[in-house]
Amino acid sequence: ERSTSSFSYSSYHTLEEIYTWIDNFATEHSDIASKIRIGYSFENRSIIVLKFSTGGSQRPAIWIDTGIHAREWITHATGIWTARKIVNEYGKDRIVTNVLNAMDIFMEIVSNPDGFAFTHSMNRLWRKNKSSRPGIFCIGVDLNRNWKSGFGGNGSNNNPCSETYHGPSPQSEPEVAAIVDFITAHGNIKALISIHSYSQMLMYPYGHTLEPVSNQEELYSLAKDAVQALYEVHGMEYIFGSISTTLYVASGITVDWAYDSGIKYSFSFELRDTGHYGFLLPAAQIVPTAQETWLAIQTIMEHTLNH
Ligand SMILES: CS(=N)(=N)C[C@@H](Cc1ccccc1)C(=O)O
Ligand SMILES: [Zn+2]
Repeated sequence: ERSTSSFSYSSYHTLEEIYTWIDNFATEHSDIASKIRIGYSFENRSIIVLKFSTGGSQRPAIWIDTGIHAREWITHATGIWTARKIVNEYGKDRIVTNVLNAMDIFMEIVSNPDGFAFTHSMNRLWRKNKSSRPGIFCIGVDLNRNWKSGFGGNGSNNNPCSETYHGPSPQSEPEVAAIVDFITAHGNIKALISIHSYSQMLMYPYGHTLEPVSNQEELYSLAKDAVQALYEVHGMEYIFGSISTTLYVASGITVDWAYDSGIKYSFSFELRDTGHYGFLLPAAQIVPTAQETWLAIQTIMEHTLNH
């Protein structure tokens, strides 16, 4: 009896439960899924990526991360549900089968393990990682402000006590450096999807400037199709557009670095809800959220495969 069958996909889980699930998942689906450690967190926890591959070597690939902000629990839960959906749909669903016959998928479910553990142990609303440095008496760097592109600009803060503290230098945080090193070494990532909550938005670069990216029209049209596919599942309305024009200016963010590194299909989701529950989204909404998000993710994957 597969132990992942006893795992509740409609509940929130601890770090230990998720890491155990990842181990069991990779074992039970070893024909298509494998576990890669890409580094260690500040507090020396393993940073784990799930690889989905049906063969080849160094195939073009899609990167998905969840949980960069520790308190955004719906994102880890959505990542887990999505991982299972991918292995269950391969060989059945046309898009998943076509994508995985030509590309690989990398998924980092717990991108901020130290912060996530802290939201279970001490502070449910913790956002940042848990790094500390001599002479600085506030803990943690915002892992969505520590990337090189636009680092230290408007929409990030150089006060270590700020929730949007960008850290002492780009990629100063091991959790960010691990992703940068992995994606740079791989060299063939075609799309990046960085999943946050909440606000119900699908956004693309840039965040650090109002300047449009070169393929702005393409990203606008793709985001439009993705949020329409999402809407058709449970009627949830997402807004979409570039980060700086749709939300606010934010500097040193994941998707700006990805785009400037050549990943022309870079997106960031803000999942449910629009503020009623916010980060404390009830577990009953995990599966509905993951189901609708899957349609948007499939839309982005299919476009990436075909362009
Ligand atoms: C509520 S929240 N912290 N997820 C909002 C999130 C918005 C954002 C997402 C992607 C890129 C830039 C900005 C942030 O400020 O980091
Ligand atoms: Zn976030």
